[in-house]
Amino acid sequence: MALFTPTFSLKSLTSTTSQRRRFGHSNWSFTARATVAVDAPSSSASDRGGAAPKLLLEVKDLSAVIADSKQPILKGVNLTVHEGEVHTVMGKNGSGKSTFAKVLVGHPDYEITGGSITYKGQDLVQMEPEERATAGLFMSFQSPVAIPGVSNIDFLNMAYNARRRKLGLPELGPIEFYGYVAPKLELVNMKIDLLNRNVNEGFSGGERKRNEILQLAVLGADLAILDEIDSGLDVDALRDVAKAVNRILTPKNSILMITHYLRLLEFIKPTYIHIMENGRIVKTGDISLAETLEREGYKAIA
Ligand SMILES: Nc1ncnc2c1ncn2[C@@H]1O[C@H](COP(=O)(O)OP(=O)(O)OP(=O)(O)O)[C@@H](O)[C@H]1O
Repeated sequence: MALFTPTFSLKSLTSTTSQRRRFGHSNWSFTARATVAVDAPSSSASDRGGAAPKLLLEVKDLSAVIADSKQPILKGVNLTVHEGEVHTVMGKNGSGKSTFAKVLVGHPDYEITGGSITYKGQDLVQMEPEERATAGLFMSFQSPVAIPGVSNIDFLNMAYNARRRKLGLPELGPIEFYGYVAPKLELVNMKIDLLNRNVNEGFSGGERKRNEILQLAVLGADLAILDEIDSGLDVDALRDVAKAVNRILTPKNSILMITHYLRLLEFIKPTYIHIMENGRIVKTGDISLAETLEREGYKAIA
């Protein structure tokens, strides 16, 4: 399958300013994003023909403040992600995990005040949010927003076509696109009627999460940033969502996921666990770090 990295602005999808405001920031373009969606296991040296995995993301000493108040939130984050790796960020409430994720995708609520972010060898900080999306960054938000007046299938179709346009490929019409998206619905075990409803409007918490993963499955990603995809999911939904994420993961792409719970990591095997505290990654380890946390709480790794 070809590489796809769709990107488009919410502004082109929503007809009124009030609809845009639902996103919390009138200039914040909701960007869709992506790359390959292939059913394949995650990376190993043999998958790569023995070659070392390529560097995908390098965050060095990153600091950031809230744009309005200038309150410092990130205080020197360091993180290196290679292709095919699954990185999990854990940490107490308010430690800066979501802020870090949002800074990576260029959320305008935050201002970078120091450090660097290199993505595929490029300075990510200099890229507009839409360019980041085009370059294969996908973020699934902790609280996915609704888009009144835009049906889910139209939204996905537009996002997908935006990328095809950028690649000089013909757009898919509604019928062709339906043929493309229908198998993805099965992947996330999502009810078909949710395709015809407005994006996330009236969706339950679990349906919103499944919908986020459907977007990821449709659009693909080189680096998928998943912020608490397990929150609010029942056990079956958690399994479905995790299965879908695993099927999207290939030796070429990576996941950076935020979670509070070991249960997600039983389904999506992490390469590394990072603990964030007060705006910095203070510890990195393997799954045993999450097991210790689950058993003994944060005091055990303080
Ligand atoms: N736009 C904002 N305006 C005001 N405060 C903010 C904003 N964004 C983040 N913060 C503050 O920054 C701190 C870190 O928030 P963040 O959402 O990154 O934490 P988190 O580690 O993801 O927490 P949780 O586990 O509860 O989701 C919190 O104290 C939060 O209130």
